[in-house]
Amino acid sequence: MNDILYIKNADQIVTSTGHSETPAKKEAMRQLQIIENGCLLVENGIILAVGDDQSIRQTYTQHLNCAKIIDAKGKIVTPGLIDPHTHLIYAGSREKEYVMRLEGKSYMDIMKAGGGIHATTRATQTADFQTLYEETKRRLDTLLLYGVTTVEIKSGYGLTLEQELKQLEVIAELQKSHPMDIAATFMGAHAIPERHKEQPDRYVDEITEEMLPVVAERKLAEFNDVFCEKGVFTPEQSRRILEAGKTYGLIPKIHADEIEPYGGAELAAQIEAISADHLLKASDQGIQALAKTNTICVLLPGTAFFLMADFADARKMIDAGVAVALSTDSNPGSSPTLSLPFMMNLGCLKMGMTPEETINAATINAAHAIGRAKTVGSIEPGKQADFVIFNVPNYLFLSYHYGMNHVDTVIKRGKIVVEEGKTIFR
Ligand SMILES: N=CN[C@@H](CCC(=O)O)C(=O)O
Ligand SMILES: [Zn+2]
Repeated sequence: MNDILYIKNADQIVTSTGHSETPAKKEAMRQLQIIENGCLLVENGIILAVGDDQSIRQTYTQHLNCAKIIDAKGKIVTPGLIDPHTHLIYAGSREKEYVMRLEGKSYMDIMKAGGGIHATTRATQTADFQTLYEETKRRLDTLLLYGVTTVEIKSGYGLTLEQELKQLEVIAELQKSHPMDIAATFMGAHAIPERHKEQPDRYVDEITEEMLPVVAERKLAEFNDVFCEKGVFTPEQSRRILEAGKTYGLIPKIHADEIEPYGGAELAAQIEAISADHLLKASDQGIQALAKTNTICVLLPGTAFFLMADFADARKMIDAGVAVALSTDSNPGSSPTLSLPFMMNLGCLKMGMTPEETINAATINAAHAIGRAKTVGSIEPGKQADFVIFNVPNYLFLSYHYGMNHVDTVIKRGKIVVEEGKTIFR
């Protein structure tokens, strides 16, 4: 028997439409379809109809006879949120470094002294598979509670073939067992390990010749990411790693211009990366170059907030024609959060975005940043039935209230996974 779900009476159904092929840019980033008193019909995990109660009842009488019904009166429905940039698989924590930063030490100085990413790498290398699996699963559960139904996760706290594979295998296991959709990214190029400190190019060789072929052969990742930053990987090394990944079918992503302007945005445009992420310090030329592409600029305002740095200029980027997405960058050092709605608040308050733009940035454009826009990121017939029901009267509350969680219900592939703000799958 078919599995039918009917959501009715939503004060608003709020979604992007018509951007499953190409991302929303410029004015389109402000456009949302808003259906008042909206209803939604789902069959076997796929959206069948969106509209008003009367027209859906007329066309789908049979379906409604056996449907599970959710009354969303007083609430709104959005697409499941998409978090397209996270470092969720790690062990340990870095609260002592946080205190050091509060006292004036910089993120990069801590990393250069062997802390930062290196500290998390040591903790992650010693953690066994089961521990990493359990800890990451808990983080995925929390993301669902905040309305995220699809997430990207990077490796990058292994920095040896064996340890990177361990992280990617944890992702593969979670892809099988958790309701969250997960996109996997190989990020062996997250830091230069101690053993290659004197000759970083040797590590680039190791990544391109020894790691990438195995990761690709075992089909453990779809994307390949590099931390292109002064003191980490140069633009030239980044290009080598990303071009090598392409030859193995891995799609390039890049951590670009996070701490200093370094040509990362320009490189992303040249190699046609699917996303260029961070961009706090992107040059005007870099932004102009990205505006001519469909590369998604994934902005991570939690990182600027937590590193007490200047925020990326989303307003300038959107006005220039860049497709912007938002993400948590969830990780233990530069952005220890699991709240994508808080990124939407920061998008408005610190990066000049409108509430409408933050919704498109956390749904359809985020889906484009991980190549999933044909199946998720909007509420349109034929797409996967991933929704969030928020307990708010209209969508402005999503970026107006901050530091609160208004998620009431989360539906993943037509199944309820969060109800009354609590996880209900096990
Ligand atoms: N900048 C590089 N990587 C992460 C931080 C990882 C960490 O500090 O552990 C980021 O995107 O912010
Ligand atoms: Zn990152």
